[in-house]
Amino acid sequence: MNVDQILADCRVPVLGICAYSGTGKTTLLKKLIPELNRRGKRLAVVKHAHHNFDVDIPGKDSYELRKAGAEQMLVASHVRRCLMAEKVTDGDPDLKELLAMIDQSRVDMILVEGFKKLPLPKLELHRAEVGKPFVYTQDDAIQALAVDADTQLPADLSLPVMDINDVDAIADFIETFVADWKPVGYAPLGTCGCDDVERKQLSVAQGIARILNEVKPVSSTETLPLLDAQNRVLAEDMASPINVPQHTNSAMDGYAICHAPETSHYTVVAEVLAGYGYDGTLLPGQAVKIMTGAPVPAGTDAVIMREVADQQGDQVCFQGEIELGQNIRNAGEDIAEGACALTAGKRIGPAELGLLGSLGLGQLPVLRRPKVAVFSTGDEVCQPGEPLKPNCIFDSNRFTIQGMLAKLGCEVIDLGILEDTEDAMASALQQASETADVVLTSGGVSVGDADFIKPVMERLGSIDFWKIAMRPGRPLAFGKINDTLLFGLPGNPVAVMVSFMQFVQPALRKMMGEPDWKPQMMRATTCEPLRSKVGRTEFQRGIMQLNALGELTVTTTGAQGSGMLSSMVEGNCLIVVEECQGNVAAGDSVWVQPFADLL
Ligand SMILES: Nc1nc2c(c(=O)[nH]1)N[C@H]1C(S)=C(S)[C@@H](COP(=O)(O)OP(=O)(O)OC[C@H]3O[C@@H](n4cnc5c(N)ncnc54)[C@H](O)[C@@H]3O)O[C@H]1N2
Ligand code: MOO
Repeated sequence: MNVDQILADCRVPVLGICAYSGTGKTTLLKKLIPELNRRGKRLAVVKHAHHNFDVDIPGKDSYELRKAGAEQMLVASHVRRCLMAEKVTDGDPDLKELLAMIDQSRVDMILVEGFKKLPLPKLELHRAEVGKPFVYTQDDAIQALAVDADTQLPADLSLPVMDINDVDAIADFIETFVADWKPVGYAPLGTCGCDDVERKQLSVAQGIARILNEVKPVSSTETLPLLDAQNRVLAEDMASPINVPQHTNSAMDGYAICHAPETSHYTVVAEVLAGYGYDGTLLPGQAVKIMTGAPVPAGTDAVIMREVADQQGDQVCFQGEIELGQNIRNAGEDIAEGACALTAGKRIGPAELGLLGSLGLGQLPVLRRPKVAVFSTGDEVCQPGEPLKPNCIFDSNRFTIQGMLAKLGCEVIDLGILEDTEDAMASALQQASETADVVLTSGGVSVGDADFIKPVMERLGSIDFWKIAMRPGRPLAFGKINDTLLFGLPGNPVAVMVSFMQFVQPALRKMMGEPDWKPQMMRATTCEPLRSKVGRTEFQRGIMQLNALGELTVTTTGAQGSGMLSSMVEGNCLIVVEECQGNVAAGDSVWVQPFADLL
């Protein structure tokens, strides 16, 4: 396990303390912990023990019950609680699991003693008289040394060195470590140290970066009526021409009052319905009967809801305390006049439509929709609705692709199923490139068929055939004819969808005016083991849901063949097993990418 995996779920810094026995580790910690406490740091310590240790006392109930066979004994009072668990693991304790047992909401950092061989950031303690070698020479994770006066260090040592007896200096170092610490990054699609194996493949992140480098955002805009702008991207910042709400108004049906501390009865001087106003100014002791949303009269300092009011004739009194300012919505408290209500690049959904409507805007400047031409290839691929020829399959890719394009708000040009000849391909690509911003094909990009699309593309433009370190979706072709981008997606139906989500989607979004779009990612606990190979990103189809404790968990949809579209139908997310992760055990946490953006 690498350090990112061990610390993936840690929300507080973790620092190992490593030393040979006899170095005075505990002596130092007994002084260091109170010093860190004094500086406001609450600490947890995880200690590795080699022996059959016990923390309980024979004769105590907890001891006796455990010996009687309770495999987990939790003893708790108002000052302390202690969970003693028996038969927990066959081998060495797993630090990732132990860290997950610490209540990280109650500490500022975790010190780890032992687990010397794990690649955790560590502070090495050293005393010459112990006569042991340095650890830092073999371990890149050592961040600093604390040594005694007799220790000889090489002159060119680049690590910080402190006096092992200088508790203040060591506490300073730890404070800096804590301040500089960052949780394991949100980079589930990045490369993580697999580059030492000579890569003949691109990582998912490298593929995305190369593609995005070639994408130019559309620049032409059009003005559309509000409703037609749904799922379009705003071309300009929208400043609010008015205050929202426009007037300071009542949040309740009730009485607007001008507070008079001495009075228990207020005189009702008028009634204001929504859409009307009261032109006078309230004087202390006066009230106006008011409806939700109606502008409050000048002089109002509270609105009292009708349920606590008792009106007899023109006199009204109220139960309970009157809080000044209560139930008044101030003009401009949602959006102030002149403030930017929505920025250019914002995709317009139902909430944005409503908000822009509330500003009184009937028309919006939006970016042009990209035109995307789609075709399928392969002599075995048949049009649904027509008879299926022997040994053939119905086209599904053109439909999944068009469905996702529609969700993204692209204009689709459906070129159907192309005849598998060089001429057909050449004329379709030539034509498509004259009208479309992007051309999407599926199939024919793995080794067997690559020879066919390649010469055509090279004649018309340029194309690269990549192997992406991912599954499914390993082969991917990407090229250009003039300014038109071409994606050759792999033929397998699940691979098409996964490649579209990872590569085509960010490209189209950048083109549409959302340059920094990233897929939504969440952390979930897998309920089953997942098979994966270090060095490639695995996208398994998953079903994520909350368990009885309200934690996000995920299970796979079962068999993961890259032709099995039913897995995409059944699933609600992709489980992303990162490149640096091998097999994942049940109970470990993984990234999940919900389908919500596209499916
Ligand atoms: N020797 C190798 N063989 C394969 C490799 C490889 O690296 N070396 N890669 C495998 C992977 S991974 C994938 S994915 C596929 C992708 O191959 P192609 O992009 O060349 O796609 P085809 O061979 O044309 O088709 C694959 C599969 O998909 C079906 N298909 C194609 N179009 C459609 C469509 N429109 N609707 C539904 N299904 C479609 C096609 O019938 C094939 O079953 O290659 C592996 N092989
Ligand atoms: O892209 Mo392929 O088998 O990885 O589906």
